[in-house]
Amino acid sequence: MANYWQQAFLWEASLNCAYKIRVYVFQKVLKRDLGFFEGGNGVSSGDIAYRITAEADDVAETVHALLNSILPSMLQLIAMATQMVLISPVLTLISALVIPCISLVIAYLGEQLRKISNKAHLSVAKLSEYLNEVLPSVLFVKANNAEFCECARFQRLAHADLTENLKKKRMKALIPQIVHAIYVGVLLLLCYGSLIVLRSFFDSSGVVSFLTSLVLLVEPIQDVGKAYNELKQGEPAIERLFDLTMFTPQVIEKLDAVDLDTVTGDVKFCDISFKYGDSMPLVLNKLNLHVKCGETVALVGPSGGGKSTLTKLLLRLYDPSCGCILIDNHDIQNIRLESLRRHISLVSQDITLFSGSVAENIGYRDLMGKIDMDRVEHAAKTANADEFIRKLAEGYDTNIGQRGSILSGGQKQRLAIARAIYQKSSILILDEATSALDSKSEMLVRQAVERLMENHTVLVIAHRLDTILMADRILLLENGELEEVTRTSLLNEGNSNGTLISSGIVI
Ligand SMILES: Nc1ncnc2c1ncn2[C@@H]1O[C@H](COP(=O)(O)OP(=O)(O)OP(=O)(O)O)[C@@H](O)[C@H]1O
Repeated sequence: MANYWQQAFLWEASLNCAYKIRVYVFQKVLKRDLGFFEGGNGVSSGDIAYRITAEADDVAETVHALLNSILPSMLQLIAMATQMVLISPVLTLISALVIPCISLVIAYLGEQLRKISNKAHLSVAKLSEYLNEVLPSVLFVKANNAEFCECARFQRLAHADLTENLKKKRMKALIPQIVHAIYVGVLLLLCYGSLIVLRSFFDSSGVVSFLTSLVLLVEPIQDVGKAYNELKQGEPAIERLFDLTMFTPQVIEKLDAVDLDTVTGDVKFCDISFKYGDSMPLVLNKLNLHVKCGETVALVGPSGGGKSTLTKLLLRLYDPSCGCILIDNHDIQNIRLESLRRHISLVSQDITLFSGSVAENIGYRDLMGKIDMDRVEHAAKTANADEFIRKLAEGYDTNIGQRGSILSGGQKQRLAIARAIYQKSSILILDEATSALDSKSEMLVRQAVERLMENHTVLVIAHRLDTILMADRILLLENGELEEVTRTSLLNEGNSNGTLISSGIVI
């Protein structure tokens, strides 16, 4: 019974520990700058997922192993050592001198185990990273007949993992045997020595008592050694988890940042320059732009010209290298991040939908509170999405699958527009999807975009001529600089199906 309760309590403590670490690390990960996820040196999402799931479990195992062996072992160790000290302090001291020597051996082996363990963790993380990348792209894999090639890539990674894990398990099996052999050797020597010395000073009961304590001391010392090895084995998981939490944010919210209740939507970019890294070229160069409240500005320009970067700066996902951005004449660096982002809606080019119901996806901002169903339906109607939603098996309660997998491209776009309408923000960033739709879907999406633009200050990264022509002003962003272009010049550049493919303005 006692053993059951011991295990139950220890597992509760260990699993709670893993749970708390998991939540803490995830909170911290979400607080990291966008650059951490986007930069080439960042940690991949597959690796992060692996750390927060499997490696947090490893931490629980380590904590359990530590508590499970250290507590009882320490009690036994103290009891036996006291008994020995009472019989012969001098001999106890001599026996104790062995401990540092054995500790050195254990420490050395533990360090080797830590290194091997770290490699094993990295190999599983790579496996998880790979799966996270390939499984969502299964359509592309099948379409390219790449199943065989992907199987081979997976097999290579799985084999590397097998090799590393085998090394770890072998080392883990070997260490206790080495330690055990050393203990037995030392124990025999000590017993023999003690027997000779004690015989001349104590009666036989004293001799038996001392030797029994010495023998019983071996097990707890061995257990402490094992616990140390468990710690060494779990250390890489702990290090990798806490690595995610240690960072200095680049985008910092000021302590006296203000919360804006309402925003009219007047946006000014003043002398903005930006580059992604010190050694990288300037993406934006002393750029100035004033988007008046309720105005729609279309940004066009060559791929890589910096259009998305400009919108990331407005959302304060990065801070400009110099210059400032004002919303209603408030420098965004003085506005609380939560408040700033609440007043801006983003419809990104890669439509982001989550598994969950249609209503949850449209009312995403209220996910933690109560989603207003009237508002959801109104937003869906305005975005021309209500009709297809009602035809889904469970209407607004239909689960749309991972990333909205049960929806068509046009339906996803309209759902994203409905979400932006639901948010009721004053400023809208619309990064138009480049994927072509059939003419009916195209018309429905265009209508939805048109309605979305009403009552918003809109910054649209436009790829379609139709959308560009909806804008009040058209700006060409090239070589980090902005230039206003006229409709007439654009119309001369547009081709018949409305897609801009001229040399100056390229999709
Ligand atoms: N996270 C990043 N780290 C480093 N460089 C980046 C990063 N994101 C973008 N860049 C670079 O910055 C430049 C501008 O990219 P941006 O995405 O803003 O262009 P864009 O005009 O939106 O292009 P597109 O129309 O193709 O989406 C590009 O040269 C790109 O390679």
